[in-house]
Amino acid sequence: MPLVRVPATTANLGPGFDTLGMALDLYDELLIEAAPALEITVTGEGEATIPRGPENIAYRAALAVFARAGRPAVNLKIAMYNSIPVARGLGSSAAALVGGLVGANALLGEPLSRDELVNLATNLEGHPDNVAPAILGGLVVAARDGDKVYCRRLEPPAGLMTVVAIPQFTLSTRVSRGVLPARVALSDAVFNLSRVGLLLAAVQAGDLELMGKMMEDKLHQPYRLPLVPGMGEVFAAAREAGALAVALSGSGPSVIAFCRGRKPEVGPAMAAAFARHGVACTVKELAPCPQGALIV
Ligand SMILES: Nc1ncnc2c1ncn2[C@@H]1O[C@H](COP(=O)(O)OP(=O)(O)OP(=O)(O)O)[C@@H](O)[C@H]1O
Ligand SMILES: N[C@@H](CCO)C(=O)O
Repeated sequence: MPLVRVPATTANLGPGFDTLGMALDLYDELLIEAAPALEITVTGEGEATIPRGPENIAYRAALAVFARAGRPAVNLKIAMYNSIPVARGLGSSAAALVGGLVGANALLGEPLSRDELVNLATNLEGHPDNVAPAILGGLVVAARDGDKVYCRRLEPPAGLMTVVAIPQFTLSTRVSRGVLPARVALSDAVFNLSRVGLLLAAVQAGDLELMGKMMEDKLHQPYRLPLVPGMGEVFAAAREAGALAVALSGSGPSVIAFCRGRKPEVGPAMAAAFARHGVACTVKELAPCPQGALIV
Protein backbone atom coordinates (compact mmCIF):
# COMPACT_ATOMS: atom_id res chain seq x y z
CA MET A 1 0.00 0.00 0.00
CA PRO A 2 2.21 2.93 -1.20
CA LEU A 3 2.11 6.22 0.70
CA VAL A 4 3.33 9.02 -1.58
CA ARG A 5 4.53 12.38 -0.32
CA VAL A 6 4.44 15.18 -2.92
CA PRO A 7 5.81 18.72 -2.48
CA ALA A 8 4.02 21.96 -3.26
CA THR A 9 5.44 23.87 -6.21
CA THR A 10 5.72 27.48 -7.27
CA ALA A 11 5.54 27.84 -11.04
CA ASN A 12 6.88 30.54 -13.38
CA LEU A 13 9.41 32.09 -10.92
CA GLY A 14 8.54 35.44 -12.49
CA PRO A 15 9.59 35.40 -16.16
CA GLY A 16 9.54 31.62 -16.77
CA PHE A 17 5.87 31.30 -17.70
CA ASP A 18 5.00 27.59 -18.26
CA THR A 19 8.75 26.84 -18.15
CA LEU A 20 10.25 27.20 -14.64
CA GLY A 21 9.08 25.80 -11.31
CA MET A 22 10.48 24.99 -7.90
CA ALA A 23 9.44 22.48 -5.22
CA LEU A 24 8.71 23.83 -1.71
CA ASP A 25 8.75 22.14 1.69
CA LEU A 26 4.99 21.80 2.11
CA TYR A 27 3.42 18.45 1.28
CA ASP A 28 0.34 16.44 0.39
CA GLU A 29 0.33 12.72 1.18
CA LEU A 30 -1.64 10.10 -0.68
CA LEU A 31 -2.24 6.46 0.21
CA ILE A 32 -3.33 4.21 -2.65
CA GLU A 33 -4.41 0.56 -2.81
CA ALA A 34 -6.59 -1.78 -4.86
CA ALA A 35 -10.11 -2.06 -3.41
CA PRO A 36 -13.49 -3.67 -4.17
CA ALA A 37 -14.98 -0.27 -5.12
CA LEU A 38 -13.76 3.28 -5.74
CA GLU A 39 -13.28 5.04 -2.41
CA ILE A 40 -11.67 8.46 -2.02
CA THR A 41 -11.21 10.28 1.26
CA VAL A 42 -9.74 13.76 1.77
CA THR A 43 -8.38 15.09 5.05
CA GLY A 44 -7.03 18.63 5.49
CA GLU A 45 -6.92 21.24 2.72
CA GLY A 46 -9.81 20.91 0.29
CA GLU A 47 -11.69 18.33 2.34
CA ALA A 48 -14.99 20.16 1.77
CA THR A 49 -14.54 20.76 -1.97
CA ILE A 50 -12.34 18.15 -3.63
CA PRO A 51 -14.38 15.71 -5.75
CA ARG A 52 -14.49 12.14 -4.45
CA GLY A 53 -15.86 10.51 -7.61
CA PRO A 54 -14.19 9.20 -10.77
CA GLU A 55 -13.48 12.79 -11.85
CA ASN A 56 -10.91 13.15 -9.01
CA ILE A 57 -7.56 14.19 -10.52
CA ALA A 58 -5.47 11.70 -8.53
CA TYR A 59 -7.75 8.83 -9.50
CA ARG A 60 -7.70 9.83 -13.18
CA ALA A 61 -3.92 10.05 -13.06
CA ALA A 62 -3.68 6.59 -11.46
CA LEU A 63 -5.87 5.12 -14.20
CA ALA A 64 -3.64 6.76 -16.83
CA VAL A 65 -0.67 4.81 -15.40
CA PHE A 66 -2.60 1.53 -15.62
CA ALA A 67 -3.48 2.32 -19.25
CA ARG A 68 0.07 3.40 -20.20
CA ALA A 69 1.52 0.28 -18.57
CA GLY A 70 -0.98 -1.90 -20.46
CA ARG A 71 -2.56 -3.20 -17.27
CA PRO A 72 -6.31 -3.67 -16.74
CA ALA A 73 -7.90 -0.91 -14.61
CA VAL A 74 -8.88 -1.86 -11.06
CA ASN A 75 -10.94 -0.14 -8.39
CA LEU A 76 -8.84 1.97 -6.06
CA LYS A 77 -9.02 3.27 -2.54
CA ILE A 78 -7.25 6.63 -2.27
CA ALA A 79 -6.77 8.49 1.01
CA MET A 80 -5.43 12.05 0.75
CA TYR A 81 -3.90 14.02 3.60
CA ASN A 82 -3.48 17.54 2.24
CA SER A 83 -1.43 20.47 3.51
CA ILE A 84 -1.19 22.35 0.19
CA PRO A 85 -3.92 25.02 -0.02
CA VAL A 86 -6.19 24.41 -3.02
CA ALA A 87 -6.39 26.80 -6.00
CA ARG A 88 -3.94 29.32 -4.47
CA GLY A 89 -0.99 28.97 -6.88
CA LEU A 90 0.99 26.36 -4.94
CA GLY A 91 0.48 23.43 -7.27
CA SER A 92 -2.34 21.59 -5.48
CA SER A 93 -3.66 20.05 -8.70
CA ALA A 94 -0.15 19.00 -9.75
CA ALA A 95 0.45 17.42 -6.32
CA ALA A 96 -2.78 15.40 -6.56
CA LEU A 97 -2.00 14.33 -10.10
CA VAL A 98 1.61 13.38 -9.32
CA GLY A 99 0.48 11.56 -6.15
CA GLY A 100 -1.90 9.44 -8.25
CA LEU A 101 0.76 8.75 -10.90
CA VAL A 102 3.59 7.87 -8.55
CA GLY A 103 1.30 5.85 -6.24
CA ALA A 104 -0.19 3.80 -9.08
CA ASN A 105 3.26 3.28 -10.60
CA ALA A 106 4.49 1.93 -7.25
CA LEU A 107 1.43 -0.29 -6.93
CA LEU A 108 2.27 -1.85 -10.31
CA GLY A 109 5.97 -2.40 -9.57
CA GLU A 110 7.21 0.79 -11.28
CA PRO A 111 6.66 0.00 -14.97
CA LEU A 112 7.05 3.69 -15.91
CA SER A 113 10.30 5.67 -15.66
CA ARG A 114 10.49 9.14 -14.08
CA ASP A 115 10.73 10.67 -17.60
CA GLU A 116 7.57 8.83 -18.65
CA LEU A 117 5.81 10.09 -15.51
CA VAL A 118 6.86 13.69 -16.31
CA ASN A 119 5.48 13.32 -19.88
CA LEU A 120 2.24 11.77 -18.68
CA ALA A 121 1.82 14.35 -15.90
CA THR A 122 2.45 17.27 -18.29
CA ASN A 123 -0.07 16.00 -20.81
CA LEU A 124 -2.68 15.59 -18.06
CA GLU A 125 -1.98 18.99 -16.41
CA GLY A 126 -1.43 20.93 -19.66
CA HIS A 127 1.87 22.55 -18.67
CA PRO A 128 5.06 21.15 -17.09
CA ASP A 129 6.11 23.82 -14.59
CA ASN A 130 4.32 22.40 -11.52
CA VAL A 131 4.34 18.67 -12.27
CA ALA A 132 8.04 18.47 -13.23
CA PRO A 133 9.39 19.92 -9.94
CA ALA A 134 6.71 17.96 -8.02
CA ILE A 135 8.25 14.78 -9.50
CA LEU A 136 11.94 15.76 -9.60
CA GLY A 137 12.27 18.23 -6.71
CA GLY A 138 14.55 21.27 -6.79
CA LEU A 139 14.25 23.92 -9.48
CA VAL A 140 13.22 22.56 -12.85
CA VAL A 141 13.32 24.03 -16.34
CA ALA A 142 11.08 22.28 -18.83
CA ALA A 143 10.22 22.53 -22.53
CA ARG A 144 7.41 20.73 -24.36
CA ASP A 145 7.87 19.26 -27.81
CA GLY A 146 4.47 17.87 -28.71
CA ASP A 147 3.76 15.10 -26.22
CA LYS A 148 7.39 14.97 -25.08
CA VAL A 149 8.90 17.05 -22.30
CA TYR A 150 12.57 17.92 -22.01
CA CYS A 151 13.51 18.99 -18.51
CA ARG A 152 16.50 19.51 -16.27
CA ARG A 153 16.58 19.75 -12.49
CA LEU A 154 18.86 22.39 -10.96
CA GLU A 155 19.87 22.74 -7.34
CA PRO A 156 18.22 25.80 -5.80
CA PRO A 157 20.94 28.24 -4.65
CA ALA A 158 22.15 27.77 -1.07
CA GLY A 159 20.55 30.27 1.32
CA LEU A 160 17.42 30.83 -0.78
CA MET A 161 14.25 31.08 1.31
CA THR A 162 10.72 32.04 0.31
CA VAL A 163 7.87 33.77 2.07
CA VAL A 164 4.44 33.08 0.62
CA ALA A 165 1.37 35.23 1.30
CA ILE A 166 -1.65 33.01 0.66
CA PRO A 167 -4.96 34.88 0.29
CA GLN A 168 -8.10 33.30 1.65
CA PHE A 169 -9.83 33.53 -1.73
CA THR A 170 -9.27 30.94 -4.45
CA LEU A 171 -8.33 31.59 -8.09
CA SER A 172 -8.47 28.69 -10.50
CA THR A 173 -5.70 28.29 -13.06
CA ARG A 174 -8.38 28.11 -15.76
CA VAL A 175 -9.68 31.59 -14.88
CA SER A 176 -6.20 33.02 -14.41
CA ARG A 177 -5.09 31.76 -17.84
CA GLY A 178 -8.30 33.12 -19.37
CA VAL A 179 -7.10 36.74 -18.96
CA LEU A 180 -3.84 36.20 -20.87
CA PRO A 181 -3.47 37.53 -24.42
CA ALA A 182 -3.04 35.20 -27.40
CA ARG A 183 -0.21 37.41 -28.73
CA VAL A 184 2.47 39.48 -27.02
CA ALA A 185 4.84 42.21 -28.18
CA LEU A 186 8.26 41.04 -29.41
CA SER A 187 9.88 43.46 -26.94
CA ASP A 188 8.00 41.78 -24.05
CA ALA A 189 9.07 38.32 -25.26
CA VAL A 190 12.71 39.50 -25.40
CA PHE A 191 12.37 41.04 -21.92
CA ASN A 192 11.36 37.62 -20.50
CA LEU A 193 13.72 35.51 -22.65
CA SER A 194 16.76 37.46 -21.51
CA ARG A 195 15.71 37.23 -17.85
CA VAL A 196 15.04 33.47 -17.94
CA GLY A 197 18.49 32.88 -19.46
CA LEU A 198 20.27 34.99 -16.85
CA LEU A 199 18.07 33.65 -14.03
CA LEU A 200 19.22 30.11 -14.80
CA ALA A 201 22.85 31.23 -15.06
CA ALA A 202 22.45 32.94 -11.66
CA VAL A 203 20.92 29.78 -10.14
CA GLN A 204 23.82 27.69 -11.39
CA ALA A 205 26.34 30.19 -10.06
CA GLY A 206 24.51 30.46 -6.73
CA ASP A 207 24.22 34.22 -7.33
CA LEU A 208 21.12 35.21 -5.31
CA GLU A 209 21.54 38.91 -6.09
CA LEU A 210 21.41 38.40 -9.87
CA MET A 211 18.65 35.81 -9.50
CA GLY A 212 16.55 38.40 -7.67
CA LYS A 213 17.14 41.01 -10.37
CA MET A 214 16.08 38.61 -13.13
CA MET A 215 12.61 37.75 -11.78
CA GLU A 216 10.58 40.47 -13.45
CA ASP A 217 7.94 39.50 -15.97
CA LYS A 218 5.95 41.06 -18.79
CA LEU A 219 4.13 38.00 -20.15
CA HIS A 220 1.57 37.05 -17.50
CA GLN A 221 1.73 39.03 -14.24
CA PRO A 222 0.63 42.42 -15.68
CA TYR A 223 -2.53 40.81 -17.09
CA ARG A 224 -3.29 39.05 -13.80
CA LEU A 225 -3.04 42.20 -11.65
CA PRO A 226 -6.81 42.82 -11.71
CA LEU A 227 -7.47 39.28 -10.39
CA VAL A 228 -5.44 39.80 -7.20
CA PRO A 229 -6.46 42.94 -5.28
CA GLY A 230 -3.41 44.71 -3.89
CA MET A 231 -0.89 42.62 -5.85
CA GLY A 232 1.26 45.61 -6.88
CA GLU A 233 1.36 46.95 -3.34
CA VAL A 234 2.19 43.51 -1.89
CA PHE A 235 5.12 43.25 -4.32
CA ALA A 236 6.39 46.68 -3.25
CA ALA A 237 5.94 45.88 0.46
CA ALA A 238 7.95 42.65 0.17
CA ARG A 239 10.81 44.44 -1.63
CA GLU A 240 10.85 47.27 0.92
CA ALA A 241 10.99 44.67 3.73
CA GLY A 242 14.14 43.16 2.21
CA ALA A 243 13.06 40.50 -0.31
CA LEU A 244 15.40 39.97 -3.27
CA ALA A 245 12.46 39.47 -5.64
CA VAL A 246 8.70 38.94 -5.65
CA ALA A 247 6.45 37.05 -8.04
CA LEU A 248 2.95 35.73 -8.41
CA SER A 249 3.16 32.08 -7.39
CA GLY A 250 1.92 30.00 -10.34
CA SER A 251 -1.35 31.46 -11.56
CA GLY A 252 -1.95 33.16 -8.17
CA PRO A 253 -3.46 34.44 -6.02
CA SER A 254 -0.52 33.70 -3.68
CA VAL A 255 2.45 36.05 -3.87
CA ILE A 256 5.91 34.60 -3.24
CA ALA A 257 8.91 36.60 -2.03
CA PHE A 258 12.43 35.24 -2.56
CA CYS A 259 14.87 36.09 0.24
CA ARG A 260 18.46 35.60 1.27
CA GLY A 261 17.94 33.45 4.36
CA ARG A 262 15.05 34.08 6.77
CA LYS A 263 13.56 37.58 6.66
CA PRO A 264 10.92 37.74 9.40
CA GLU A 265 9.79 41.27 8.36
CA VAL A 266 8.69 40.23 4.87
CA GLY A 267 5.59 38.14 5.73
CA PRO A 268 3.90 40.73 7.98
CA ALA A 269 4.64 43.48 5.43
CA MET A 270 2.96 41.45 2.65
CA ALA A 271 -0.02 40.56 4.88
CA ALA A 272 -0.48 44.22 5.87
CA ALA A 273 -0.44 45.30 2.21
CA PHE A 274 -3.04 42.66 1.30
CA ALA A 275 -5.15 43.73 4.33
CA ARG A 276 -5.19 47.33 3.06
CA HIS A 277 -7.05 45.94 0.03
CA GLY A 278 -9.47 43.89 2.13
CA VAL A 279 -7.69 40.59 1.48
CA ALA A 280 -7.03 38.30 4.45
CA CYS A 281 -4.09 35.99 4.00
CA THR A 282 -1.90 33.50 5.82
CA VAL A 283 1.87 33.67 5.55
CA LYS A 284 4.22 30.69 5.28
CA GLU A 285 8.01 30.65 5.20
CA LEU A 286 8.93 27.81 2.85
CA ALA A 287 12.36 26.52 1.91
CA PRO A 288 13.08 25.07 -1.54
CA CYS A 289 12.55 21.30 -1.43
CA PRO A 290 15.37 19.30 -3.02
CA GLN A 291 13.31 16.09 -3.15
CA GLY A 292 10.42 15.34 -5.51
CA ALA A 293 7.55 12.89 -4.98
CA LEU A 294 8.64 10.08 -2.71
CA ILE A 295 7.27 6.77 -1.49
CA VAL A 296 7.53 7.03 2.31
N1 LIG B 1 -5.76 16.67 -3.47
C1 LIG B 1 -6.54 16.89 -4.53
N2 LIG B 1 -7.25 15.87 -5.07
C2 LIG B 1 -8.03 16.06 -6.16
N3 LIG B 1 -8.18 17.26 -6.76
C3 LIG B 1 -7.51 18.29 -6.26
C4 LIG B 1 -6.64 18.17 -5.12
N4 LIG B 1 -6.10 19.37 -4.88
C5 LIG B 1 -6.60 20.20 -5.81
N5 LIG B 1 -7.43 19.56 -6.63
C6 LIG B 1 -8.19 20.14 -7.76
O1 LIG B 1 -7.39 21.09 -8.41
C7 LIG B 1 -8.11 22.33 -8.55
C8 LIG B 1 -7.16 23.48 -8.33
O2 LIG B 1 -6.24 23.48 -9.38
P1 LIG B 1 -5.65 24.83 -9.94
O3 LIG B 1 -4.72 24.46 -11.02
O4 LIG B 1 -6.77 25.77 -10.26
O5 LIG B 1 -4.89 25.46 -8.69
P2 LIG B 1 -3.50 25.07 -8.04
O6 LIG B 1 -3.00 23.81 -8.68
O7 LIG B 1 -3.68 25.04 -6.58
O8 LIG B 1 -2.63 26.34 -8.40
P3 LIG B 1 -1.43 26.55 -9.48
O9 LIG B 1 -1.65 25.55 -10.58
O10 LIG B 1 -1.57 27.96 -9.96
O11 LIG B 1 -0.18 26.33 -8.74
C9 LIG B 1 -9.17 22.32 -7.46
O12 LIG B 1 -10.32 22.96 -7.90
C10 LIG B 1 -9.41 20.84 -7.19
O13 LIG B 1 -10.56 20.37 -7.83
N1 LIG C 1 2.37 28.37 -15.68
C1 LIG C 1 1.04 28.20 -15.14
C2 LIG C 1 1.16 27.73 -13.72
C3 LIG C 1 -0.22 27.51 -13.12
O1 LIG C 1 -0.20 26.39 -12.38
C4 LIG C 1 0.31 29.53 -15.18
O2 LIG C 1 0.90 30.53 -14.81
O3 LIG C 1 -0.85 29.53 -15.60
